Amino acid sequence: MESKTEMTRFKNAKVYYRIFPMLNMRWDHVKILEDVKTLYVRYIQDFGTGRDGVVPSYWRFTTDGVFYNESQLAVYNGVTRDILDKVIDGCSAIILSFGQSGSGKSLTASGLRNCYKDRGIAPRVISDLFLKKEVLKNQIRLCVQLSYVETKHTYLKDLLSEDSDTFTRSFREITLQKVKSADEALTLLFRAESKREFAANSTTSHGANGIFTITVTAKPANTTDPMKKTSKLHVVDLGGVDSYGNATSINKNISQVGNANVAKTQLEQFILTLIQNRPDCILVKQRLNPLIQYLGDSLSAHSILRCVGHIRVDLPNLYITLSLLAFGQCIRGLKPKRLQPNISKNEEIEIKLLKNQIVGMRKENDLNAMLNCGDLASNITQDRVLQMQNIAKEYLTDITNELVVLNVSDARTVLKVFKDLYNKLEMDKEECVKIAHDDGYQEGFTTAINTEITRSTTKSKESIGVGKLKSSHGNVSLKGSPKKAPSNISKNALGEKRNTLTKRSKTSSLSLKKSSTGKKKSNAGSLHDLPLHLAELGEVKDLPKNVPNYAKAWALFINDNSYNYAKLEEERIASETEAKELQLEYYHAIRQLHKCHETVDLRKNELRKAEMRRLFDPQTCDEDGKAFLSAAETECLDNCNHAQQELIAEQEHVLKKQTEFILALEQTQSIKKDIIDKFDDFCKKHYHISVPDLHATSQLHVVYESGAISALLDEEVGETLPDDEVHNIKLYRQLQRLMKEQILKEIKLTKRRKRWT
Ligand SMILES: Nc1ncnc2c1ncn2[C@@H]1O[C@H](COP(=O)(O)OP(=O)(O)OP(=O)(O)O)[C@@H](O)[C@H]1O
Repeated sequence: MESKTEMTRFKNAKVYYRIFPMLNMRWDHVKILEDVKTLYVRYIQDFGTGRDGVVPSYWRFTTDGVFYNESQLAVYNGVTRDILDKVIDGCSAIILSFGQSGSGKSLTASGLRNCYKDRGIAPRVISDLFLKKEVLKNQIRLCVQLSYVETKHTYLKDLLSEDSDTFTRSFREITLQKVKSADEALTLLFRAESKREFAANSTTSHGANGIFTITVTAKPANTTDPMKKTSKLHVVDLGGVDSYGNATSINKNISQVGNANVAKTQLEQFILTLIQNRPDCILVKQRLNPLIQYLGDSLSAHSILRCVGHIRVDLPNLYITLSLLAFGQCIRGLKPKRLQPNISKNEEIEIKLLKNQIVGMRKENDLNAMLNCGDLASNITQDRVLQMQNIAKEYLTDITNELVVLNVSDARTVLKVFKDLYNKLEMDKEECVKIAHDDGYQEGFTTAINTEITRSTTKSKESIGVGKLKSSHGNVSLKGSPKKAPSNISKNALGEKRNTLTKRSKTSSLSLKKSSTGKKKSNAGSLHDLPLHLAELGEVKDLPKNVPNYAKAWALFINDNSYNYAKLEEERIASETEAKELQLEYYHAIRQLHKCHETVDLRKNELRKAEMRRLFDPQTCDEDGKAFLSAAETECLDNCNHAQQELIAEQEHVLKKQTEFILALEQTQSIKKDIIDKFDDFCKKHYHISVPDLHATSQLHVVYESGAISALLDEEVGETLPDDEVHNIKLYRQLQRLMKEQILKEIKLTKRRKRWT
């Protein structure tokens, strides 16, 4: 249990240990105290020669927790419990998994090779981060970016890069991939993992240090707040330290073991420098190793450091265990310092705010300038107002080419006229759209509307003048062109529609005039949009939006008597049945043909044998030595001829059956096409969508509803789990499979390359 003071004080650097479970655990060598934090390790000298029977002595190591036979979840909770919130708050953190080769570093850091339940810290952090993003979405907007690198010697390998040549020395070239969901992040993680370097003959043992980095940028949901917090969370899977030639690192080459040992030593030295707190030395030491350089500011006394050491407690590995425990003690020696969140200003928002301020100030300035000639504005007469209204209307109807305003009040009056007219037109449009939408499914009406629009637009173009435009502002006189009402529309409704459409036709004539006088367009302000509204009105038939899915549309189609579906379906079934029968007959005929071929071959064989017999028999020659056919040979010849005739007849029969079958098939296809065409007509008529589009839309729905992943996977997943969890498990397995396949492919390629070189 943590004491009260420990709970309140945030500790920057913590070191945990995870003990590798083995059959030959030597608990007399390593002891864990009851607080599950203190470890005692036997004096290595006690095992020297001539030391039998000495009283055992122990070194004492204090840690922040020891995990033995603990689940992955327990390790995750223990290590990362208090850091995710800090990361969102702008503090960078490192989760460092170090230890001997094959002791479970990767299991702790990523666990991507294990089942979903045993996944490691990286995938868990991803899910938790996106959960937090969802929970906090009303307060902050979180942007998550990923990068994954491997360090080797002085190089970095960019595991998220699409290029084949992924080695680089420059940190700026490292891919930083933005991700929007946990699934996306997980996919990237698995893909990158498959590109890691493995020890020879192994698909699990890593040959270099892996650093998976999550860059989190938190911006306030309030878009006017320019503050932004940026932090990095690194999950480091350090190369396994070992002695070269040790059984535990049997698959690794000398370079891989050496590289890992050097990285650990340099890290230890760097931490000692951090403890000494000498900035000049820190900068120098940072450049020693690409791993330390890459971690940069995240590896400092002001950031969060969570280390998990992996140790073995058997005698042959006791030396390495001791060195790892000493490394941990060194890290714990880092004095806690105040965390330094990386808070900066969001330049984009700040520029936007400043721009808004400038706009506001300009407006204020203009207003002041206007108010300076306010004496004219306040003394305007009613006659002047009427005069300005008329001028504005004349301008809009192209009677005058110029609109001269003398002061603010004139301008205001003119603007008001424009505004009123615009509002009126907008209301007209909405009304028209509503009516069209209500009755949009009725083809008759749609046609009527289109006809009406065309007719009234043409008519209004010819007849509407200035007077009529005036009336559209005051008491509107409606003159709709007479039209034939569709049978299914009531007289009243038609009257309303006619009114609306006539009004609209007037606007259309107005806008046409304005567009012909190009130079005035910009002056007309809101009227500029008018041709657009008319275009929309012309497409009333596109308005219905409640398109059903494919199955529903099909059900409606087959029940629509006007398409005679029942009769067509009857014909289709009959034709299909006939085609099936003909197909059987055709197959039967083919079988017969094969038999005929066999009979012909048999007969030919018999004939050949009879011939041979005759040739060896001297009695089959006449006096002149000429051969004559034996009775058996004659019979065989007859049989052969007969079989060949049968074959020809059967061939003809097969051809006949084939033609009949093809014809029946074509007929069935044609009926099916007829049905599809009619369905297409039906869809176009009722929903203004063709069948393929409808089908695609329905398919999308199906995929969406079922979840794309579950459609792809067939593995069994526990039914009692919640849907989200099932989805995660399936995705996890799928990605794992792909990763393994990719790793095997890479190994094969490497072997081939080696053979070539
Ligand atoms: N605590 C543990 N409990 C059960 N199995 C474990 C434990 N630790 C490691 N393993 C198993 O041991 C094997 C090696 O683990 P892992 O690959 O994680 O080791 P590593 O330290 O990353 O090795 P390397 O340094 O070679 O990359 C894996 O199969 C893993 O599942």
